[in-house]
Amino acid sequence: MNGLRVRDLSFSYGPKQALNTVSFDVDQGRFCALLGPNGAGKSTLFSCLTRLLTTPDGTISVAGHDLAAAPRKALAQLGIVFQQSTLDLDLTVRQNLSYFAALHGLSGRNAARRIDAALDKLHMLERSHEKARALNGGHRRRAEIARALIHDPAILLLDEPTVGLDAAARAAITDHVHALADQGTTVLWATHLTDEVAPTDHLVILHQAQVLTEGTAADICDGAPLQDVFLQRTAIPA
Ligand SMILES: Nc1ncnc2c1ncn2[C@@H]1O[C@H](COP(=O)(O)OP(=O)(O)OP(=O)(O)O)[C@@H](O)[C@H]1O
Repeated sequence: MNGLRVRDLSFSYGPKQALNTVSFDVDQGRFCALLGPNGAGKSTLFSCLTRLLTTPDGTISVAGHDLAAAPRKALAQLGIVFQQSTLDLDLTVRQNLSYFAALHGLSGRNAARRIDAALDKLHMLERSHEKARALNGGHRRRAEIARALIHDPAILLLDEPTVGLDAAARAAITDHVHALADQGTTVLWATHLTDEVAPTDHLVILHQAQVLTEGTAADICDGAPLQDVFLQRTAIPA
């Protein structure tokens, strides 16, 4: 399978189980929303997907590469946007991307071509010579997403990428990332905000370390508002 495959993944911080036999698939070119309330396990899952955390319990396959058995090949297929911004504010957008290109072994014309293509996808080419410090929050996020695409990964992981952004910037970024999926990039988008999920998205609801349900958002909702379905499914009995 060329997308993302997670099977029976478990992880504990000491006695605290943060992931409990989590399994789900994201087909190639699909936008998958990983929806869960605070503490559901989303960031822990991202840490396992990026090998910041490792566990012998379960398997992860990235674009056909087993993450534990072939970590370099698997990680090469991942583009990652973490919750906290990691742009160097004193560098221009282009310099931030050039630095990352160099880390991926890209240089010269090839790097310039990849940087232009990535910035163009996020409609950020015209801001490439601005310092990151001068950008608003939405444009900084778009620069980070472009940076995550430089090495042409098959799969893009975004951990609550719209935190702290206003409604217009949130909408612009969700639209841009849906467009990336339409162009063939597999997307895993972690959020606790139901309005970021489109009816046609693949949806995985994570709650208290477990997958509650997985499928197309429209099928899961069956005509009801996702907000109602989500609150009902994740209600903790008093
Ligand atoms: N370093 C840690 N040590 C102990 N427990 C942790 C640690 N990190 C997370 N946890 C616990 O693991 C569970 C899952 O946390 P995680 O951060 O993965 O959830 P999340 O869905 O990303 O939440 P949020 O939306 O608040 O970021 C929570 O109960 C959290 O308190």
